[in-house]
Amino acid sequence: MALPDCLQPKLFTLVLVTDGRRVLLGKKKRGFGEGYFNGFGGKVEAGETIRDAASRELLEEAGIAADSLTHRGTLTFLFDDRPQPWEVHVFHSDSYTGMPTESEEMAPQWFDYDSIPYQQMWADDVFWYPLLLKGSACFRGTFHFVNTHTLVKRDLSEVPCLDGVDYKLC
Ligand SMILES: Nc1ncnc2c1[nH]c(=O)n2[C@H]1C[C@H](O)[C@@H](COP(=O)(O)OP(=O)(O)OP(=O)(O)O)O1
Repeated sequence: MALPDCLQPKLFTLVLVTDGRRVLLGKKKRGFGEGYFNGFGGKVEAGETIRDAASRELLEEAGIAADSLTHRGTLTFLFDDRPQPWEVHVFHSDSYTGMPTESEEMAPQWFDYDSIPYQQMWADDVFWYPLLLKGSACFRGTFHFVNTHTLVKRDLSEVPCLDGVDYKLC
């Protein structure tokens, strides 16, 4: 696929909720990534901030409200079979209100940190989840996929945290 000189990324959010020894994931029931376990998130809509989008998706997909969301990472996904890069903003919450509940899109399930089902997840997750779960470090990564699902190149590093990340899409 011929790429234009300049590409505008599509913005997404992803929220990982933990309780100190477990992480809450959801099995995606439909759409992109169907069948994979993942955190909760989705597209940022026009007029909302990235953080608001993360809160909205967590409520819509898992039925819970994060008491606080900490921005922990920015992941860029490049595909040979999709025209736009995807920029995914990863948030962490260790406190929430409500009861995780199955939605039309996701079936929530808790996993111990040492039993995360990486074989049933996106291929990049095994590289950056440990950075998120081990403490408070922030990270930035770029992952190249072919045929949507096969990871062929990656670049991941710890970076200073961007406390203020909260811009809106026009
Ligand atoms: N490679 C990889 N690793 C980890 N997480 C992800 C990926 N690719 C991804 O797309 N994701 C995450 C980013 C988002 O949280 C979801 C995808 O969002 P999607 O469900 O398509 O967006 P929604 O806005 O909820 O979609 P609809 O409601 O319109 O179906 O996966």
